[in-house]
This record gives sequence, structure tokens and C-alpha cells, in this order.
Amino acid sequence: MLDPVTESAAFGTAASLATVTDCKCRALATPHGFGVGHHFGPGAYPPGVATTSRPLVARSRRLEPGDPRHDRPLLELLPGGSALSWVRDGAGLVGWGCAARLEVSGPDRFERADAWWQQLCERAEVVDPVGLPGSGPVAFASMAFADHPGHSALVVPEVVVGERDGVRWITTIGDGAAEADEPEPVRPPGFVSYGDGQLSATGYRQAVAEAVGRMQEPGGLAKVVLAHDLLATTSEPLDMRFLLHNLAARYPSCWTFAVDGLVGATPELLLERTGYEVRSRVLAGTIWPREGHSTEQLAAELLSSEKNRHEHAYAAESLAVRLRPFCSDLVAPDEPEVLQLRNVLHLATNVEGKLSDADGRAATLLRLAAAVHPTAAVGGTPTEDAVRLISELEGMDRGRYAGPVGWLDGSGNGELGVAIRCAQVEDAAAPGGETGRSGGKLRLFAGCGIVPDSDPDLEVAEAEAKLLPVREALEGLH
Ligand SMILES: C=C(O[C@@H]1C=C(C(=O)O)C=C[C@H]1O)C(=O)O
Repeated sequence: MLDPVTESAAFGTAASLATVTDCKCRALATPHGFGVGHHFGPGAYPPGVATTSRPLVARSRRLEPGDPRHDRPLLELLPGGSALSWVRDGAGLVGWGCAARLEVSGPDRFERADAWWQQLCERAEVVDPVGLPGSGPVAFASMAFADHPGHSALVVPEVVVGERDGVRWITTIGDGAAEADEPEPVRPPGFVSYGDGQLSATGYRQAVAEAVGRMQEPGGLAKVVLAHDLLATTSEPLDMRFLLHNLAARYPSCWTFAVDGLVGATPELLLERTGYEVRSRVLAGTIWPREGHSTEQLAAELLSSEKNRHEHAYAAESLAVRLRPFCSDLVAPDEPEVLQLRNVLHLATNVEGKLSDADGRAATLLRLAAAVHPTAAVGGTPTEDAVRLISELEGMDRGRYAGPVGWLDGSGNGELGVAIRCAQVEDAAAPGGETGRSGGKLRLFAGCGIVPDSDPDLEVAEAEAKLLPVREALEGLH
């Protein structure tokens, strides 16, 4: 987890709050703007006063063979502590330290986060001869699923190491002191035990049965995605890198992420923006391995399942319909394909578009995310009714589970996945920590799309299959 909040300023209404933290360093917000500086004293910026101190300084440079930061796998560079990650097939970004941090909540969390990041980047001093998506200043983002409750976080690391198209680079943000941080050995979490979270598996079965009953009534919803959580406790302090390494080893084609204590490996890409190109991979419709059934048989069964095809169509359409207004061109195939993972197979649709810039400025990634989140892959159809039903029937706080997670750079590029197959670290419990406990505590999440002909027992089994990646990573399988 990140350093404790040392100083902060809050603004907004109770319905919509933003807190910008000077994490032993650099960025602060006020009701009227954002400033960046060093060594603020408590109350140095009373409400209503905009700050005018120093901007962020970001310097990128290429790493060359022979430098361990060039030659070692990205995840092995993480020094421990506040790990930040977005890695797939060995490429992507890892980061550590905290040069600036924003916490937002409420219905306009995306807009506020976007404004903060735009402003930080506009004022930043950037030296970036690398010039690739992800070089220069970067923020890792993890947004709350719902308008209420839950907070969203943007973290600007002090050091980022990136790899793209075979090029490795390092970016330091701020004074670069954290660049020298040496990775400590990764520590295993010891014994893992599980208990009910806020919604037990039996409670989940009941919630699904209730949803199915209501959906079968006239005027009922077409689809709702219900989830539940599982509490894991470890006997030793939790080193997030242990999870990241094991997830990346078993799920290399997924995006292995860690942002502000939310850690997982997602197969679902909400949006990627590279210049004017946008891309999304929508997943919905699932089958999981069964004794005596080959992968080919399972794939054929999934493709021919009307229930799964319906679940999928709602999700793919929700993304395409909401993304289209921002695009001059959008291609969404009519037929889904099958994505095969170790634990499950999904129906998948890859959507590609070109952003329009009619007013001279294409929509930013966070604005696009605000428009498309939640798709019917994690919300439902119609969206607003589904989100209300989720809150009523789950009765738990999803936090940032199923929200957008990923990174943004200063040129408008970035990738946001859907935060599934993940856990929220509630307490890493470093030895000597305030809790006096030595073990860590995490909440694992999994959910399933429910349609009027869903079988509650099968949905419980599906959720169990979706919990496996994090469980196995925690238990040391790689
Ligand atoms: C909600 C989750 O997964 C989503 C639901 C799916 C489904 O219902 O078939 C498939 C992929 C994801 O879009 C999850 O893994 O927690």
C-alpha cells in the first residue's frame, strides 16, 4: 500500500469528493484548481486558494542491454511496498513510489480525475526522447465501480519502467530518488485461509435466485451481473509481488495489474487508446472445464449456447453503442469468438474504432471510460436498473472491483481493463504494523451475468471458477 496520507486537501460536496495527497511530495488540489509543490505545511492551502508551486518533472530515457533494468522481467524490478503494474506477455508498465495521488468519489469521478490529470500534464516539465505510448508522465488509475460507495485512485509513481515493441525505458517523476530502490526478495504469504466476505456463496445463490425470479416477471431486466466476495487471510505479511508473479506466470495473456492495493489478472479490456485508435475486448458468456470434455467440445458448447450468446450480445452492444458517438469509424464483428484461459472459456468480441476530432480534440480515455462504464459485462441491461439491482441484491460494497483499471500517459494514450479476477488488499500487515497482526487480509471478487433462464447453482460454480486465478496465485501456484 502507499505511504500514509501526510497532507491533503478535500473539495467538492458530500456527493462528490476529491482528495489530492502530497505523498511525501508533490501534488495538491484546492477547490479552484490544482497545484504542485514541495513540503506543504498543514493548512498551507486554505480552501479556495489555488496553489502555484512547482510542476512535476518527468524524465524518460531508453534502457540498454546489460542494464539489469533492461534485461530482467518487468515484474522482477518492483522493489516491494506500493507495487504498480500493468503487464501482459512480459510487456507493459511497472511503477513504484508516489509523486502525486488523487482520490475521488461520486458520479463525476471520471471527469474530476480527467481534469486533474490534464492539468498536471499541462504543467509538467517533460523530457521524453523515447516518445512511445507510456513514456513521459504516467498515472496508474483504478476507478470505483459505482457512483456510491467506493473511492477511485490515480497514482503517479516516482519511477516507471516500461516495455513496448521491444523497447525498454525508465521514467523518473520528481527527484528520481526512488530510481535506486533495489528489489527485496519476494516473500511468500504462508498459509492461506478463507472465510465469507460481505456476501457468502450461499447468500450469492439466493441473490441470483431472487434476480432470476424478478427477471421472469413482465417488464423485468434483460441482464444483471451479480458478484460476491471471499475473504482470504494469510499467516505471513502479504507481498503483492508474490501474487503478481504467479498471476503473470499462469495467465500471461491477461493484463496483470496492481493499483492502490487492487491486484489481479484481467482478460477483459475496457478501452485502449493509442492516438486516435481505440480498442476494446468485451467478454461475456462463460464455460469452465468439466471432466471428460475437451477444450474443443467446451468451445463448441459455448458458441452454440443461446443463453451465453444473449449474455454476450448485451455486453458487446452496450460497449459499441456508447463508444460509437465518439468515433468516425467503429468496427464490431457480428459473431463472437472464444477466448480460452486456464480456468474458463469466454465469448469475446474485439471492437476497434477511430476517434473523431470534429472539434479539434478527441475525447480523452477517462471521458470515454465514463461513457462506456459499466458495460453489460459487469453491470447489466438496462444499465441504471441493473446497477440499482446490484446494489440491492448484493448488499456489499464492490469498491473498485469491476471498475476500470490501468494507466494513462500525458499524450492521451492509455489502457483501461475491467478489474475482474482480482482482490482488494485490505491489510498487508507488515510486521510491526499498527494492527499488531502478522498476516494479510484480502477480498477476492467474482461475478456472473444473470439472465432470466440462469440456474443459481451453475452461477455459484461459475463464480468459483472465476475466483481460482487469485486463489491459486495466493497459494503459490505458478
Ligand atoms: C464479472 C466477472 O466476469 C464478467 C462476466 C462474464 C460472464 O458472466 O460470463 C464473463 C466475463 C466478464 O465480463 C468476473 O469475473 O467477476
